[in-house]
Amino acid sequence: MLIVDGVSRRFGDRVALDAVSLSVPEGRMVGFVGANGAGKTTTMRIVLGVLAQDSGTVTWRGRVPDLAVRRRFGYMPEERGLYPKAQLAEQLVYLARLHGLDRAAAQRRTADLLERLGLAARAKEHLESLSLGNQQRVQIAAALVHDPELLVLDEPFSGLDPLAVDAMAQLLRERAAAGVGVLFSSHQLDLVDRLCDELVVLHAGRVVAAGEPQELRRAGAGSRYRLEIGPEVPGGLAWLPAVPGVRVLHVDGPVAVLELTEPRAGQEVLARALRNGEVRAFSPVVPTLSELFSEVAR
Ligand SMILES: Nc1ncnc2c1ncn2[C@@H]1O[C@H](COP(=O)(O)OP(=O)(O)OP(=O)(O)O)[C@@H](O)[C@H]1O
Repeated sequence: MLIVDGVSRRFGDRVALDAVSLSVPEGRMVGFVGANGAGKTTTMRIVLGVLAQDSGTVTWRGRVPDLAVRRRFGYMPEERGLYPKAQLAEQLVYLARLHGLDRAAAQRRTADLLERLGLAARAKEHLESLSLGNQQRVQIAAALVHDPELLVLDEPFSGLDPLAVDAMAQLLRERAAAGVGVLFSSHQLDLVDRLCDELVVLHAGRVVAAGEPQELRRAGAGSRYRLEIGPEVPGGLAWLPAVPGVRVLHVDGPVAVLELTEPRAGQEVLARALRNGEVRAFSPVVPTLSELFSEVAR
């Protein structure tokens, strides 16, 4: 697996990364999220050796990766970087060969990827003649063409239409199923939630949450509950704020969202609601990834 351990990096006075630790196991898709400027790109550039860290270590399969090992990584940088005036297929074959594939294998992989990404008919066109979304697909092909062992993708989904997102997601899933570790950053939290096996949340250069999204959400749910009573119950929810150990976050007619500051208060809330009349629901609120994100990034 890839292990980033206590990596720090400054730019002048600005601390871009402050002891960042994360891991990308083989066969897992790890989503990397954080607000603009949180340090995602800086972390990825350090993993790829494009930028040096001030302290901390990066290891792949237990060793600091040298150039030969890094050639077997696939990287999609934020500042893209293919040649606008070169033909698609030609430059993909060239890149695959730079990463060590022989000509036949490079051509095979190129044809396969262009087919998968819906660009086979355009193989001989120049990159600059494609729409931005299609150029993005070629960037993805460039990161994948040499069958890398580890994929590090900076915002691979930005600018893609929903069909391309699905094609891309499926491609990455297949690579992960084949044992490749995938680290990808994105601001599309619903997509990250759907795709990733693990999540790392970065805030101002620090990892503020990490783990399986479901686990993180469950932990975030903690003590938040939603209570819904029947619309005809006399007095509605007026009694709720007076229950000890309860903080009412929000009331909308017969529905309330509350936080239990005292875990046993839940039983009391339910008992009182039942005494008053009809109870339609009383259940823990599981936050969405975006809610969780705004909470940890505050
Ligand atoms: N070459 C550089 N020189 C000076 N400061 C830099 C440099 N690269 C990054 N930074 C600073 O480091 C911090 C982290 O930036 P980084 O690009 O890693 O964030 P990010 O999470 O990728 O953001 P975004 O979501 O906007 O791409 C920012 O404050 C940024 O201004």
